[in-house]
Amino acid sequence: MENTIQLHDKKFRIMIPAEQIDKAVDAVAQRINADYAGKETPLFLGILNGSFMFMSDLIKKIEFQNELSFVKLASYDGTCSTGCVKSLIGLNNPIEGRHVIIVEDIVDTGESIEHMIKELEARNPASVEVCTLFFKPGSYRKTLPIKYRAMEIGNEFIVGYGLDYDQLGRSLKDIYVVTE
Ligand SMILES: O=P(O)(O)OC[C@H]1O[C@H](OP(=O)(O)OP(=O)(O)O)[C@H](O)[C@@H]1O
Ligand SMILES: Nc1nc2[nH]cnc2c(=O)[nH]1
Repeated sequence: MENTIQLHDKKFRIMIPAEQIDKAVDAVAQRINADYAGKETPLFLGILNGSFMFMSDLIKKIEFQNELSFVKLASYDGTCSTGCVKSLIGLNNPIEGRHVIIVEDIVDTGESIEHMIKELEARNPASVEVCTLFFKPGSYRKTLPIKYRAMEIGNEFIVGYGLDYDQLGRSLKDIYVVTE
């Protein structure tokens, strides 16, 4: 593994190696296994693009019968002077009465996840919880509880394991932090 990398104009150094990520994914998967055992076919709903790698590793550790799907929050065209409104696309499964576990790579300010939860709750699921690989307590501006947090980090900008810097870095198996 490279200790420092360059993506576009920025340098990044390694922060969390793959082995440590795997341990954190394992621990959160075991909590979900304990909490959802015996519940009627929960639906894991990944938010694209960033969650693809976390979802892939998480779902292999899930021991109950489940369904899996991905959705995207797409920004409307135009400027976002008062904050961007995003629309949920790709949700084809009816979720009424279902137990839904949203799978995110990172919850930062909470804008995206709050929007996602509101969109889903309007469709009357049995329950909605969030499972995020990374949570930034210092940046989070919302009050909605984020139940499953694999790892908590500071306010630094990270890439790797699905997370990008201007679309680069998603395929890295370790997490890197920006240095300049
Ligand atoms: O808590 P927030 O401040 O809303 O930030 C978190 C969101 O930002 C990233 O998505 P992004 O819009 O960059 O899309 P991507 O997953 O395609 O990279 C990430 O995947 C979360 O969805
Ligand atoms: N790649 C990346 N995307 C984010 N979206 C919100 N926070 C982050 C972050 O730290 N890194």
